[in-house]
Amino acid sequence: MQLRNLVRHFAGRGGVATKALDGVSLSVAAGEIFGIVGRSGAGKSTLIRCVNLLERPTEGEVRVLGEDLLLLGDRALRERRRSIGMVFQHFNLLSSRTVADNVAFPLEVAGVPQAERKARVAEVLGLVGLAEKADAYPAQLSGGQKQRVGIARALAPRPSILLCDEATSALDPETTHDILGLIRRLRDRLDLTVLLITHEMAVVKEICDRVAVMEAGKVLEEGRVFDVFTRPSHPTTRSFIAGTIGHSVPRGTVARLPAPQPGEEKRLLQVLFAGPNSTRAVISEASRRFGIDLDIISGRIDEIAGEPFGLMALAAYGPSAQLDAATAWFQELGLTVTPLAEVN
Ligand SMILES: Nc1ncnc2c1ncn2[C@@H]1O[C@H](COP(=O)(O)OP(=O)(O)OP(=O)(O)O)[C@@H](O)[C@H]1O
Repeated sequence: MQLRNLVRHFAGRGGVATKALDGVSLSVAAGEIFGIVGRSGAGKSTLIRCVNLLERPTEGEVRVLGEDLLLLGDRALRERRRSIGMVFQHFNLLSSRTVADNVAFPLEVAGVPQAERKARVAEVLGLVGLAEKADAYPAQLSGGQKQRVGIARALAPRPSILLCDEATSALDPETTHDILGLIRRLRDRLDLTVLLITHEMAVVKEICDRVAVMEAGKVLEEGRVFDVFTRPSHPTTRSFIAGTIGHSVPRGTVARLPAPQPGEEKRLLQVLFAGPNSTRAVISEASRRFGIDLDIISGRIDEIAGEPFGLMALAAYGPSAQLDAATAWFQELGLTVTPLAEVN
């Protein structure tokens, strides 16, 4: 799936247009789970709605399976849309229909014969683990079960792409975990390409292969989730991931740190490392090389997509030029150094 230079303007008050999308280009590989993350108003919903043309971009190309959807006529577009399923934050189930009839709905619209519909509904309800709820009504289900129905309905027409619009934002953390696990298993089993939007980095960390960070209608940065988390290049990304993997050092600990000597400075830093560098060795070497003191306040190891990384909070004491030189050296070694104040 390729999105090229998508622009979407909305007419605003007094003739001032809102640029919900301001030149977004993204390429999502077949079979990958691609996350789009950003704060409220960043343009995420507009972007995902442009992929199935629920929203028509003002400019740009939406290429799905090699075709630009914007060039298709109504009939061809209706058919192509069947290869794109969508899952919504608030499930959008019809309350007067049973679970099975909700799942059958897109098949009815597509004119699939009844016997075939029935078989397909049973099959997808089995895939999402809800076979025994076929005759229940949405009001009788938990939030997680409702979202399973939403996923089954999206999968009923055998799409190759699944769009998830804040699919877990209305769910508690445990149910979120279950639904994300289900989406991942379905991707593996059905070879789906998944594009999901979320305002939660924790969701990206748990399930995505790659991620794009959006702000004010633009993509700030994109890359493999591990790389974006461990080497974020934009301040917005850094503040986003801080809440997910960042350090919170108790105020008391910080208050008890000794004052710097005259002519020296005290800096509180977060150092994030990925890959082969052993931080302890790097830290003692930096002390020797630059003649500074580095105290480890806290440290931990975490994992993203199965890859480990380490996070350490340091108090650094020394002349400011030496502290700058040590920070530059850490960065040369591929460590990410952020003032602790920015991540706390
Ligand atoms: N139909 C519309 N008419 C006018 N302005 C709109 C419309 N839809 C979106 N916008 C504006 O476009 C910008 C991007 O909105 P969008 O909903 O895509 O952001 P978002 O990142 O999905 O945020 P949220 O998570 O709050 O939905 C916002 O400034 C919004 O007010």
